[in-house]
Amino acid sequence: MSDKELSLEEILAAGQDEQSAVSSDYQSGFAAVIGRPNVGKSTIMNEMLGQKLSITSPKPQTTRHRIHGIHTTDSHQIIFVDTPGMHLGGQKSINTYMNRTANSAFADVDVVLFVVEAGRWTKEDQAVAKKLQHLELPVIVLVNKVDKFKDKQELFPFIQQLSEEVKMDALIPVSAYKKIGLSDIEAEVLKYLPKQPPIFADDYITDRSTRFLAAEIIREKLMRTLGEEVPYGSTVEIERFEFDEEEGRWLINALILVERAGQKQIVIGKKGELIKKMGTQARKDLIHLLDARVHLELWVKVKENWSDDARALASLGYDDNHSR
Ligand SMILES: Nc1nc2c(ncn2[C@@H]2O[C@H](COP(=O)(O)OP(=O)(O)OP(=O)(O)O)[C@@H](O)[C@H]2O)c(=O)[nH]1
Repeated sequence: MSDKELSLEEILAAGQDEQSAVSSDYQSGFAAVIGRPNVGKSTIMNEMLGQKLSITSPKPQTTRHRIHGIHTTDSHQIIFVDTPGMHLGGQKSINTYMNRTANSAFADVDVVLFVVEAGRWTKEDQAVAKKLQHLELPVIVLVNKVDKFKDKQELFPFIQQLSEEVKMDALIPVSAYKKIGLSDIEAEVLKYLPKQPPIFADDYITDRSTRFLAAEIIREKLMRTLGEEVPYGSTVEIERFEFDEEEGRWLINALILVERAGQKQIVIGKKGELIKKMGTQARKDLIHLLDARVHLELWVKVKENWSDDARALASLGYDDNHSR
C-alpha cells in the first residue's frame, strides 16, 4: 500500500486539539465487543451510541481493530471495537475467527464485553469463552435478549451455568430492545478505563468521515474479495456522495482506481461477477453506516500513477484542505 495512506495516528491526531480543554479525571479507552453471530452485538452498540452508525477503522486490513463506534461524553470516551471477522457471521468459520482473534485482536483493549444470548449457550459461545480464559483482561458478560424471559427466575439456571463456564468480572442482564442494562454496561466499563484525555475528537463522526469511511468500506471489500491478488496501488475514489431527498436514498458513485489495464480485468472478474459481489457487500455496509437506502455504482478505471494525482488524493482525505 502507498505510504501516503492516512495513518491511524493522523486520524487520532485530530483529537489532540481537544485534549488541552478536558479535565484530568477524563477517562477513555477501548472495549472489545465479542460474541458469536446473532447475539445482538450490533443492536447493543447502536443503542449505546444512540445512533445507528457503525464505523470501521481507517485501515481495515492493517489495523488490529474495526472501530464499531465511539461514545463520547463530557467525562469519558468509550471506543467500542470489533474483533476482525466478527461480522462475517457464517461466512467465516469460528475456528478461523478464533485463530485470528487469538493472535492480536485483544491487544491494547482495556476491557472485553462478551455478549451471549439469554437461555442459549452454544459450542461457539464455548469456544469464545475458552479463548477468554487465557487473556489477562477484565471480562464483562452481557446476557442479551432477557426480554424473552417473562419470568426472570427462569434465567437463574442459565446464569449459574455461565458463571461456571466463563471466567468473568461481571455479568449484566441486558435487553437492547427494551434498553435494559445499558447504563450498567457504561458504569462497569468505566471501572476499567484509564484516566486520560479523549482519543478521538468528539466530532470525529462527521460527513467528511462518512464519505471517507464509505471509500474505506469499498476498499475493504476489494481486499477481502481479491485477497492477495488485490492489485498493488489500487484504491477507491468517491465521485458522487449525495442524498436524493425525493427518492430518500444516498447516491454513491465510486471509482476503483488501478494502475494497469490488466488489473482492471482482475477487479471486474469473469462476467463482472467480482465487482458485482463487492458492490453487493459494500452496499449492505453502507446502508448500515448511513442508516438509509443506498444506490451504489462501482466503476473500475485505469489511472496510471494515481497516487500522484492531487484530486484523487484530496478526495481520499490525504490532503488537509480537501473539500467535503
Ligand atoms: N428479543 C431480542 N432480540 C434482540 C435483542 N437485541 C438484538 N436482537 C435481535 O437479534 C438479532 C441479531 O442482532 P444483531 O445485533 O445483528 O446481532 P450481532 O451479534 O451483531 O450479529 P452479527 O452481526 O451476525 O455478529 C436481530 O434479529 C436483533 O433484532 C434484544 O434485546 N431482544
